[in-house]
Amino acid sequence: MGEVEEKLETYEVKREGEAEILMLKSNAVFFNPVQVHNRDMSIAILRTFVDKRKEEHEERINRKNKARQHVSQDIPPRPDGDGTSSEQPASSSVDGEINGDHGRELHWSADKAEGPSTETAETPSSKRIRELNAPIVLEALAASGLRSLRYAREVDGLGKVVALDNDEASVEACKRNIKFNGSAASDKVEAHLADARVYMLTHPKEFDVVDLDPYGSPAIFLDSAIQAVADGGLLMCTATDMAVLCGANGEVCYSKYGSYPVKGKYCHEMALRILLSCIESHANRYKRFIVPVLSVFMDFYVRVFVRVFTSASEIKNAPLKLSYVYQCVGCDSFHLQCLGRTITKGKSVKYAPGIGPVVPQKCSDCGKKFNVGGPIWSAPIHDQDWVLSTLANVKAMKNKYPAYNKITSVLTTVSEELHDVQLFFSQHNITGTVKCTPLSAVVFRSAVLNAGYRISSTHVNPLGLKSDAPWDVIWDIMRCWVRLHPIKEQPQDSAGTMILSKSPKLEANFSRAVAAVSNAQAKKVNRFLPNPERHWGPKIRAGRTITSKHASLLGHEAVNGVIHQKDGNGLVVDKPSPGTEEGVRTTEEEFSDDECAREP
Ligand SMILES: C[S@@+](CC[C@H](N)C(=O)[O-])C[C@H]1O[C@@H](n2cnc3c(N)ncnc32)[C@H](O)[C@@H]1O
Ligand SMILES: [Zn+2]
Repeated sequence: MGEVEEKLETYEVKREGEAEILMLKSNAVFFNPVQVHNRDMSIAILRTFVDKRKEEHEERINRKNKARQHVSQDIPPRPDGDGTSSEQPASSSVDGEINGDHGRELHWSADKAEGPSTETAETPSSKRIRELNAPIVLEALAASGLRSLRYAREVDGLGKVVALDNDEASVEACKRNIKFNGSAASDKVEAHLADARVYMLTHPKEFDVVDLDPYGSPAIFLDSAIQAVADGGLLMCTATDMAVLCGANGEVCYSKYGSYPVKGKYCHEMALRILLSCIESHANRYKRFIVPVLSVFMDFYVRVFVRVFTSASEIKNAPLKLSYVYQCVGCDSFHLQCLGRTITKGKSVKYAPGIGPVVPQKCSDCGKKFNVGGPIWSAPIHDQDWVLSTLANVKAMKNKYPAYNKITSVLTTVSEELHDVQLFFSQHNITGTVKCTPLSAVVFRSAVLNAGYRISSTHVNPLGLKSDAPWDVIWDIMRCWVRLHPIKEQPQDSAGTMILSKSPKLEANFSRAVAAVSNAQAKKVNRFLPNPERHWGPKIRAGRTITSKHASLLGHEAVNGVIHQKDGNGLVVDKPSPGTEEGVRTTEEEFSDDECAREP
């Protein structure tokens, strides 16, 4: 066999979207095919970003032109400062005291964001007009470069894409893959061997888009990443250390993210909100703040898409977007305690600490204690306008997304969520707490709607329900249900007995409400798809010596088909992995969260 053939033998060509990569058959460079969901979703959001950025730029020019006309006609223009923005997202203008700011929609206009991608040009009238440059993307943790190649080849209107990795084999592979994808890729994508943290710190505000897709936790990259994003730019960030974020090791979560997770059915949404609060806290250090456009829990990880702006005045609102969570240890009730509040009098706004506690020492529903978690991001985690635009774009380009079904189902469910309700409960848990006959989702939803409250599903959990109904209303509904469907006597000190010992104040109406059928049911669309493939999940860190233990734990696909075993002479030999029939799952202790995290 010639040298070239021999070399080619060691590679496999993998295609995803419009990019092709040469993968070494060993585990030398990281590649996880099921992350196609993550990459497709990122491409969809990038396309929306390119469009929105253009729209915002045009609006800015129109506004400037109008302001000029006003000036020339001696009409005072509306305040419209340039540079560092002072515009505030929509907030309450009525006099009074607002404890927290949970529900408000944060629509931040990027009109005044100044980034490196605008160039000033002198016009004949000597007025400065900024031209919009194509957005520059940094993939800070690029591995094979597949993601960067897909961005460059598939997203129209992007400028340069910089792919970094601190692993020599990965950068070599990335450079090889750039060449392999021809001039469409090599004209745009460049790969560098660098520690992403150093690179980002030394390129402040230089990138319109920064993508973080680490092994496990992104925590150590956030401080530098937040500084590398241009004003109005986009930070896209994955975390796969779900065990940590969901409370398996609360203290580890606190040390990495500055928040304490509590165990609840909502833990994956809490994970998203912990990550957002962590990013916000890093941003605030540099007079910056974030506006989430999409935050999703998919497969085995969370991924957030946030815009980054600079404003010394807006960061005063940071405590209004953060809350502690009180989780009852006896029943399913949880309550949010905002960190701050504002007191407005006319045009003056004063900031003050939140008033608490919002709960008594013991749960008023079941009499048990509360655990306290957080702080979590309690402002909206999605921008509905972005979600709907992205969904429409994806539908219009169906054949461009290999993971079309997955990303449309996630975006559709996200678009149907109540965006001003932070966490959710599980109807199964509620019936489990009072130990009653289960009631159907439609009947339960109807009772909530008939009581005058809103209810929606959540993309995070097929059994989860988001509602603005207070807990006493939820429990009253269950009390009424149990009156109609009596249960056996339960232990005196159980949470369910305590809850049912009280008479309902509300007379629940279980008759079917039209809006009670979820949109998914009404449209007969599957919102939660089955797992992507056998042995799906996080992949092992590249370059690790893979043993039969890894193979049996993770499955054949997860270890890229290669295991290393010492032969009789102490040599490491490649051998097809056995036992691939069952995807044997194991406890968290088997792997550190950095190398391989799985759902708790
Ligand atoms: C999960 S992989 C990235 C996967 C890739 N984004 C994709 O979509 O296929 C994480 C990569 O980060 C790289 N990495 C880890 N620490 C780094 C650092 N400090 N600077 C740059 N790269 C780093 C690793 O070498 C690895 O290739
Ligand atoms: Zn309770």
